[in-house]
Amino acid sequence: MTKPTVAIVGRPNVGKSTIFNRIVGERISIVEDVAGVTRDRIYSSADWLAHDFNLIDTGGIQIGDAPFLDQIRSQAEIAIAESDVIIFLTNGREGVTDADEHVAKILYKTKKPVILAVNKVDNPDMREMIYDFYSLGFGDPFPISGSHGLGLGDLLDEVAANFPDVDAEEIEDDVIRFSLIGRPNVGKSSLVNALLGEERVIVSEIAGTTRDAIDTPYVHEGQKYKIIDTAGMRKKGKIYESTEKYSQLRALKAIDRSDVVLIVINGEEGIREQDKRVAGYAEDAGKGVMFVVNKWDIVEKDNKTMNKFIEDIRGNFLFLDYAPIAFVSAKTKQRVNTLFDRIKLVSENHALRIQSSVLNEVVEDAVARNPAPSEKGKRLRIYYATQVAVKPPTFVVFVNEPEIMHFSYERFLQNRLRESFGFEGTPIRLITRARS
Ligand SMILES: Nc1nc2c(ncn2[C@@H]2O[C@H](COP(=O)(O)OP(=O)(O)OP(=O)(O)O)[C@@H](O)[C@H]2O)c(=O)[nH]1
Ligand SMILES: Nc1nc2c(ncn2[C@@H]2O[C@H](COP(=O)(O)OP(=O)(O)OP(=O)(O)O)[C@@H](O)[C@H]2O)c(=O)[nH]1
Repeated sequence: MTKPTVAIVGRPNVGKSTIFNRIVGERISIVEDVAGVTRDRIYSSADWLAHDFNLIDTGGIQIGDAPFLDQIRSQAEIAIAESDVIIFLTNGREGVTDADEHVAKILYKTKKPVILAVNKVDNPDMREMIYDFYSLGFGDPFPISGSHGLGLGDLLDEVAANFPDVDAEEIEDDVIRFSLIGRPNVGKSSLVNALLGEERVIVSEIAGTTRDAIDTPYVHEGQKYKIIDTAGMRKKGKIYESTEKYSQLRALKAIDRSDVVLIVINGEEGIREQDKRVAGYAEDAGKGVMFVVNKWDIVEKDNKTMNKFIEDIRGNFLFLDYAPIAFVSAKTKQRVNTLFDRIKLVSENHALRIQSSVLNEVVEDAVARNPAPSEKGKRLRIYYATQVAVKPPTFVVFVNEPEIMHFSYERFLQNRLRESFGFEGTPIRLITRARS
């Protein structure tokens, strides 16, 4: 289900990244540790009370050497284009500046809710600093302090009160939502066209021509699909559209909205660092993943080329050893028609529910064959397991003492689950809990 997106906008130095980090908090990711992937600093999931949302720090998108006011304008435009609610951040210590008014003028043009926050109000007797800010025309300003963590609760209450109602279409669960993610020019638009069997998406020779998110619904052999974030319908216009941070942001947003992510790799060029980063994010977000090696028609091949490429992918994406790999050509359409079935299979695995009795047979059998080694003089006892979620399949294992569950034993149990149930293309999660 799609989460609302909140963007923080404001002139430089008002404290956007401080507030961003405060709201996002400490999010530790196992995948980041394993793969050395750093989560994108300008985009993150966050939550407040029962609300999950994504947060964008527009201050992290710097547009080359564009003049100061153009930078601010672009950041405000990104906030308008990419979010559902906008936090307009100002600095109480400096009062209303020309640059604040510049931001305000751009934000007047949107119908999206704009919440005005005055930062650096570090203690209650500084509250009168906020009155100036009524002049910006966004109603009551919220006094906050990023460094002291003050006022954020009230601000986030107001933000959450302005979240849009969930789009009914978004919660249709008989639709498989997938996206094609990859560096510029790998052939994402061409692949979408090949899948759809018609020239629906504009393809161009110039890198970076896929512009706006236009979801494409499609039915294949009775199964409904939705292709997320692929169309290149909008002409390039805004200066921020060519920045790498912005396309990264778009890719991460598309991943969040997908069930299955197709990591498209250019067969001619091979794997790049950027491919690893998005793949890491997809795994971290718990999405189904498959690799699509495109432009296979122009790769010079002998009988070892494909195996070498597979080894290369396995070596570079150790944490995605479960993701299937397809070799295709959008140009000649070679094997393109096999993609739908594979996407469907990954999606089914991603949503797979295992009967408790069957699950526990597998776990008991695994434990009987390979009992947990003792840790710190204690023996781990595994009582039973239960599946608590799908997308991705998530299991809780009840034990006597969770602290003595070793990660290698956890890994062993995960592997046994994979051997028994397949789970091709989907991450699975295992959580250890004490039996109460
Ligand atoms: N006194 C005080 N200082 C703060 C507060 N929040 C942030 N700052 C300071 O303000 C400065 C700017 O903070 P940043 O978070 O980097 O500001 P930013 O808006 O992200 O800046 P840009 O990335 O340049 O757009 C830093 O020195 C922060 O320590 C606050 O609540 N009170
Ligand atoms: N030989 C060959 N060329 C391809 C194939 N797929 C795409 N191309 C070419 O690669 C170029 C880029 O294709 P696009 O589909 O626009 O790539 P994209 O990934 O959508 O690119 P951006 O919009 O820049 O992100 C075009 O010139 C395509 O004709 C393929 O399978 N084989």
